[in-house]
Amino acid sequence: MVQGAANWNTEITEDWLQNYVDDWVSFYRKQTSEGEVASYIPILKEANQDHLGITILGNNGMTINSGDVDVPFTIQSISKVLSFIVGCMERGVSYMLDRVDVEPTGEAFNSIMHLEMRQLKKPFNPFINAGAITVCSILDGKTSDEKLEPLFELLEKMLGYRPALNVDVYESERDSSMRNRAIGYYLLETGYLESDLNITLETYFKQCSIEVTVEDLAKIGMILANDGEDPNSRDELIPRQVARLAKALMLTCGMYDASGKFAAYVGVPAKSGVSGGIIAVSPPRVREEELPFIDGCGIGVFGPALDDKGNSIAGIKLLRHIAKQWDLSIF
Ligand SMILES: NC(=O)CC[C@H](N)C(=O)O
Repeated sequence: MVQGAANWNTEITEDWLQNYVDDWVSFYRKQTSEGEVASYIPILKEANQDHLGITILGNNGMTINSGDVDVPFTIQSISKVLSFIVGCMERGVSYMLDRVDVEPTGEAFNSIMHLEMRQLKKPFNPFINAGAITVCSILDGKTSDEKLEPLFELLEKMLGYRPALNVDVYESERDSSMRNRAIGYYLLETGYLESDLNITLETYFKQCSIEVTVEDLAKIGMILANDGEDPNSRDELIPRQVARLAKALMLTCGMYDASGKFAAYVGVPAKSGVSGGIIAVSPPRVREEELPFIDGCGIGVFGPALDDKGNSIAGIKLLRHIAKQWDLSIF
């Protein structure tokens, strides 16, 4: 049975927490066999089903790295949080929210059905593909590279380096993603795209193909936990209002049509991607007793074996366990 931590009255040290997390990662790694790696983007099939890794970065400087933390992977849908943030920073929040709503869909991330059935021209939220493609069309710039430059600049400020594009993943998705093209054409017809369709889709496929590690996700998570401020430099990298809006959307729409369950059982804003990444945000908590990461932390998880909703099967279970043991829920 997985080892649990009943109370946290002893002094909380990094080594002590590290032992627990190592134990939990090796326990939940076994559950990767119950999921499947994504295959609809052909190159993603090459991922190793058994991988599971996590980085937790605390506001107080405490860092836990466990499992397969050195394996790079493409950011996929987690990029939707960043492009939405950049769009809000370029155009303002109300401009963006006039064009994408903030409602969960209860449908799969790449669903096209609800766009037509509910006769809404505006996509439900920026984290489903329809919303994310709309956001890409709104980003400033004439080419996909121009559109993505501010996103790369933001990433560089957050991570301390400029991440690379995985060209093989980009080409694999570009050449296979008929569903996203269909969504794009539907949006074009409704008049919601503000740029050329091909440039918009190129921007979307490229943003999904940015390569990151769990540590990168944890850093982004930590900045969001601080409402957009880098806790080390104290620089405001994302305006507070935008960071908070992004977190509200992560909580309600970040885990596709499993967002309700994730909010109920884990209870923190999070966003997943189909390559198996999850970013989770634990804001500072106010409690009587001392708890691990009480000052807030960012968490990055990677586990490419997915459940039937397209979320990392072992990653979700690991996060659920940690949130319960450390009382991370914001509710
Ligand atoms: N859920 C995801 O991560 C989806 C992203 C992927 N690039 C797609 O559009 O299908």
